[in-house]
Amino acid sequence: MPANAVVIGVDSSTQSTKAAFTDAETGRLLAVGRAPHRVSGAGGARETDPEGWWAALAEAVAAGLKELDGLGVTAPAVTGIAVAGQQHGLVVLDRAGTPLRPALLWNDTRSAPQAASLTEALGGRDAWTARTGSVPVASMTATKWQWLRENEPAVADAAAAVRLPHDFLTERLAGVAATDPGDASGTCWYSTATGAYDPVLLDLVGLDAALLPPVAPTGGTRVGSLTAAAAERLGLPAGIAVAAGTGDNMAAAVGLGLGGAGLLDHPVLSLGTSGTVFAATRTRPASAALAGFAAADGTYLPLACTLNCTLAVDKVASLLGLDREAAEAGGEVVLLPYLDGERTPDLPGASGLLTGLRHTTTRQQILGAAYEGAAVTVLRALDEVLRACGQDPAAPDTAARPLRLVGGGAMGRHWVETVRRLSGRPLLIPSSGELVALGAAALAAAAATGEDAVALATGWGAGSGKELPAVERDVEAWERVSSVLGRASGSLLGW
Ligand SMILES: Nc1ncnc2c1ncn2[C@@H]1O[C@H](COP(=O)(O)OP(=O)(O)O)[C@@H](O)[C@H]1O
Ligand SMILES: O=C(CO)[C@@H](O)[C@H](O)COP(=O)(O)O
Repeated sequence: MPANAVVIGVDSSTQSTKAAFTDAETGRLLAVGRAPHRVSGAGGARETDPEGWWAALAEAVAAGLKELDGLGVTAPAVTGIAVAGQQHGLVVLDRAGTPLRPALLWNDTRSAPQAASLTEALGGRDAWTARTGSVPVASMTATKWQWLRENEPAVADAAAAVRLPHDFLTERLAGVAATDPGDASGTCWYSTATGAYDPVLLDLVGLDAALLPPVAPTGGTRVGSLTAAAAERLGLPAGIAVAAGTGDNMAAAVGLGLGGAGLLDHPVLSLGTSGTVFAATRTRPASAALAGFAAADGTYLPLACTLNCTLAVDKVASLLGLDREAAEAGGEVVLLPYLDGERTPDLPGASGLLTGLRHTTTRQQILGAAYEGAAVTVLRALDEVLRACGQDPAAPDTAARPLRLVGGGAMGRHWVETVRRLSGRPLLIPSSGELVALGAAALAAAAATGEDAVALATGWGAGSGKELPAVERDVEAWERVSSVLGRASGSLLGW
């Protein structure tokens, strides 16, 4: 790697693209360019035009280059690029690589009926986890493809290529089709047991394997070089290394130095559009209670994901006319903010539920209850993630491991306070707010040098930050929310 080499890690998530220009030697974040995404759709629909992601990537890179220019660093210093993308989305392309329709996103719940019928068709939940590590809920790509076949057969028939969001962007960069085990493991047609696409599952959903990209060994594998056309569009040097990239949660793990060459079995909570809990581990997960993903580096990433986290809480704040930090804990009110339906628990048709209002209830308490509802919903899966790592959640050494907090919400005071109070665990808040982009930057550096991405990120110390000691767990608030969640009737939650 030349001295002063720069690598670009791209985080193409639900709401925005961030391009992190990173010193390849030290991991120092030199500049971050950003550009928003447009998500459309009412009811259960959530769609984004993949061309919008490509335009946002170009805009974010341009903004980053402008910022770099101020530091006296120029584009020729860039030696590699990798994309980490929102997981699961279905991108269908024609022969020229043009999207045939907007992408169906991970939080589009219209394929819930297909998820149920596919689960049954293979012989139930355990039959799926034995092959893929996961049960096909509405987020998974296979259910979206099945929805497309049933609802827009002409589009499905015309598809010349099927991609995940990050694969689509990698192909725009390198001109070659490629994916990685991490993001592939969220499709439900890739087997974490064999490390390959599963012919039985492809047959079940009528998908020709030739439409899918080859799976690179790791997210940090160099799959190609930046094409002349992409270089011109982005203002970057042609020929620089393009990594396979991965899913956004897998990239956050890399950025935190979690994986085979780093720390294993340390839990993470990500607070973004989705709430996720996960850990990198060596044992292949196969519990129906979790998504049993692969990590980007050959290890595994047992994970639970909720559909309603920061965006849902921000919506409640705006309905109440409050700043997101104006929340208060306390009172009897419980709010399950399932504005987008829910995935964990699997209630795709759910809507929000507010209960326990009194004359004394304040707007601030209602907002506090939205944080609590979102936090309890995702934290309920933490013990299952730890068990998938072979840990006893109650054991003192497990309880002493800090819960790493990432995603946009980790920058919020009330989010941190709520998670600390409800988990009763020590927290680690990394000083960088861009762990997904930094993880992608480590994949880019790995592709440029041939080194291991997790080892590189560990050397960068990207995951280090402020540790907050545990506070006594607020069992009363936990029980208040859990008991409403346990008792709420189907009709109240709308499924
Ligand atoms: N300073 C902040 N305090 C609390 N929340 C924040 C702050 N900044 C951003 N957020 C939250 O972060 C979310 C975006 O996080 P991010 O992880 O980038 O989402 P995604 O990956 O889903 O696109 C927004 O919905 C917003 O609520
Ligand atoms: O579906 C999942 C994980 O299985 C989500 O975590 C998506 O990967 C979207 O992530 P964010 O936009 O919330 O970062």
